[in-house]
Amino acid sequence: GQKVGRFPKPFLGGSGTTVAQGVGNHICNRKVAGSKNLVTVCPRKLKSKLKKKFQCVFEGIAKAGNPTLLNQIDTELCITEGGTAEVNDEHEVRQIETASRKPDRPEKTIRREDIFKASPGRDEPIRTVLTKGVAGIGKTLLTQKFTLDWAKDKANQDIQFIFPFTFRELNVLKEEKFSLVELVHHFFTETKKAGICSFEDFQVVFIFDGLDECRLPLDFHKNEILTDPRKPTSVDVLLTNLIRGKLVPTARIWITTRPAAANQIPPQYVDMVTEIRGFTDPQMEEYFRERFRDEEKGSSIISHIKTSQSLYIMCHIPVFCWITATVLEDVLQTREGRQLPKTLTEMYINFLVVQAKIRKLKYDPHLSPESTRMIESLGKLAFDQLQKANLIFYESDLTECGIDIIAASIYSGVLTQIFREERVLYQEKVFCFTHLSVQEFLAALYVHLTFINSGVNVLEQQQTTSQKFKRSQSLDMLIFFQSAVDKAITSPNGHLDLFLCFFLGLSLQTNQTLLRGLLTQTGSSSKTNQETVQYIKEKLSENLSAEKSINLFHCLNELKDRSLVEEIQQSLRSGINMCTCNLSQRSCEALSSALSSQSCRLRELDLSNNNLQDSGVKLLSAGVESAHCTLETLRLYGCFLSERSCESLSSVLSSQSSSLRDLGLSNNNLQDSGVKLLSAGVKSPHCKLAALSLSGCLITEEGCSSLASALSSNPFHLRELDLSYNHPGDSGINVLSDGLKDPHWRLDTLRVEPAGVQWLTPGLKKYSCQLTIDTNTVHRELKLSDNNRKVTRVIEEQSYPDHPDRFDVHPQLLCRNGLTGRCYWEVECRGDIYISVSYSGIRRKGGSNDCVFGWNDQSWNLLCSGDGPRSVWHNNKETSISSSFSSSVPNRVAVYVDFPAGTLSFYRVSSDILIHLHTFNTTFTEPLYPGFYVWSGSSMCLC
Ligand SMILES: Nc1ncnc2c1ncn2[C@@H]1O[C@H](COP(=O)(O)OP(=O)(O)OP(=O)(O)O)[C@@H](O)[C@H]1O
Repeated sequence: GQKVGRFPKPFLGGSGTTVAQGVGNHICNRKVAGSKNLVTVCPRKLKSKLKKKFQCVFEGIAKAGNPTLLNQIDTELCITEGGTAEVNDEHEVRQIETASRKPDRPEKTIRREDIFKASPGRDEPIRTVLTKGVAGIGKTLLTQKFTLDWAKDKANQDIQFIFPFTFRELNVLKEEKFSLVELVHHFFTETKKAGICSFEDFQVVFIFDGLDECRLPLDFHKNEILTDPRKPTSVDVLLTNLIRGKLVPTARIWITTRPAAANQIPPQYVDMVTEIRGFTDPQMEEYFRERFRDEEKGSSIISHIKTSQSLYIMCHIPVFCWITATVLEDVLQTREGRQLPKTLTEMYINFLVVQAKIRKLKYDPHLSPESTRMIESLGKLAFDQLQKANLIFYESDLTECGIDIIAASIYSGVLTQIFREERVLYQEKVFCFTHLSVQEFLAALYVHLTFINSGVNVLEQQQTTSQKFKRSQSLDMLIFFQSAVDKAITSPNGHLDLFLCFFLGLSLQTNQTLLRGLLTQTGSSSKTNQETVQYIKEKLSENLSAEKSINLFHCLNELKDRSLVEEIQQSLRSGINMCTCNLSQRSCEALSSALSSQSCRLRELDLSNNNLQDSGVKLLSAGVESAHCTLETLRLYGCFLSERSCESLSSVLSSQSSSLRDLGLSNNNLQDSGVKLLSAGVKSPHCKLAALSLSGCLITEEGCSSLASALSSNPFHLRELDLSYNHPGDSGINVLSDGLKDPHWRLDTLRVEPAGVQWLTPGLKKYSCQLTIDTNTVHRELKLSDNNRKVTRVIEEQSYPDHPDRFDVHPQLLCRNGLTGRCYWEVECRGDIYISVSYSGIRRKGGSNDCVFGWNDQSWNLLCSGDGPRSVWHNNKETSISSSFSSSVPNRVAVYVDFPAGTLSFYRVSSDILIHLHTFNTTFTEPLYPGFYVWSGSSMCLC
């Protein structure tokens, strides 16, 4: 049949291809199926099958417990467009606190029925969608809901067939041969009966759920091209060709995956990446209200969750809401004076207790020997597989761990909601824990049990026999805890973060009491716990990444240690500096809820140089606006904000309860429109702002006049206004300087210099400066070309004259520009380069550390290696930077120095977007000179 574009026209009632034309060639057996059957009967049968299959779900688990109607539990989720198929190294749960780093791209949320709808302005139809989301965030449920709505004729009626597959089902067909048609017939017998043997002229959607569980190789490089849906081959080849668009090019493909596995699909085959962010705050509340129809109970549960940061953050993950709801419901029923669990460890212990039904009628924690043994073996499985990063296990994995399959099956009757067994279409059994966090909890429990029972620290790979038997109590205990902390913080991808929280939480006496019968011998004393807390605090004072530090904070919470929080609160007069911590919108959500909590007395918060974007500031503002918030100083320099942030900030300024006195917004593209919005806040009688910095914010006279008019209405508080690096023009400067003289105005410091039209360039580019290489410093193995813009490391020495400024041992050079203001430049590197700034005093002669950029206190640098920026150096200390971005050659790097502010920032430049790498915060005491160290085989170019 003739086609319109790449996709068939909506099949029914559409113009163009007629039904008969479209269908005629695709019936294998005309006796079995007339075309009418294909068009109406077959999809109807498929729909009714899928309706049956998906209208019931087993919450949290499959095939156990009481089935629930999907429509009854289903709460709307937050799905966003964008993100990349790149791998994120953080622990999945921590990703809830962090988010996409792409600057300048407002987030776009998508309704679940619109997964394949292109956004306005996009011409190309969407063929493949990849939806990412951490464990338990609701990917499977989303695909089921999508399918169910279609099957119930509620949405997407232009689709004739939806074929939902899971990778788990496909894994067991690894060794078999099928054609695509046979595969579909195998799973959806209706299509076989109807005799469908091609899909070209139907609107077909293939769903593949759970790429993270895929055990097929998916080798896109090696697998042969296949275009014939009737040709038998391996499932792997079928899948790769479907995804490539070679097999049934008109079909739409929807793949869901946990973030860590997203990069298995080459990006060129993915038309759109979406991300499930879980519940937003209101959605989470709705979930609990739906779940507890009793309004009072619902509200009390919600307010309980809000009292604990860690519970609150976790409750953005639907599966955790389910665990929480299950536990709290049980505790509320049987509590007899028991407190509601407040930490994650308490929550999971209660979950285990509830699920293992170890409680008899009253609260009597008694665990039978079989339950103990089973929990122990599950713990071993959890731990062993966690170390291998496996989340799905097959029979062989269980046997390897000494778990008797039959016992496990019996137990799946008892522990169904913890450990689940799934039989996939008469094939091999598959096992997994309800949620990754349950696996992490059991793994932590196992490590404790082994240590208590046999003195073996399974976290340490090699253990001598003498160590095993020599168990000098508390010291061993402390070493045991410290080894876990060390192991977790050195893990590159944070895969032990949550494990560590549980592990430390389990050391508390109160928690062990909850598990009486299992943890018989209580090991640690409160003194040991104190020492562990001290150890964590020491680690926190080291230079850890933001994610690692946040996790250690959560650990202290699990240990119910408030001392650090109190210490911080004490020192809050000086405030918290979280500059350049790679925070993102999600961190804002956590910060916002902290700011609005009654116990938070924070006065100063510096979040400069984080990629917060407008959406982050919006979240943050909600906290700052709260009646409990005591924040007086807020700095958001260089946070990729636009005028939209001004709207939420303006509402903060005009709120009666806000105590904000000092607001720093320099180096954001706010423009006049933003300043106008902000002025509305300044004008409000509630605004008590005393200092406002808007330096480098693209402001002209228009912005100045709206500020002036706001100040003439409310002149009583603002004393300092920084408008440097803008273009106020004479009239802008005049209106404000007039105010300066006005006795009613409080304003006494107005900064407008430097001023000029050149400062109206958006972003840091306005600070661009042209570097000039100081040829007297250039080492003889560095060859200059391209009008002294290009430097290449060569073997043959160049004939440069002797000069006292010349580096004679290390292949380095300096530029002539002595920087003292704000300055920005870009460099293109091939190979390994140190991109540096240095005081002029750096030694030139000899091979000592004093001469090498970054190896002394005179200089700072970024090491950009062939595969991307790797680490920063100062005073001979290397700090590696996590840059999970794919490398491109050559690497383009940007440097921004703000001398007076004492900041030196490095960025990676990727198609004109700056991706922040690192910022040094210090006080510069002498002019800074850009310089470079060129490793052998490398070259660089000044842009
Ligand atoms: N939209 C929702 N409304 C209510 N509950 C939900 C929703 N989505 C998920 N849940 C709860 O979370 C549980 C886990 O969801 P689901 O299996 O879809 O997660 P997933 O992202 O596929 O996880 P995994 O990566 O572990 O397979 C569900 O069983 C249900 O209890």
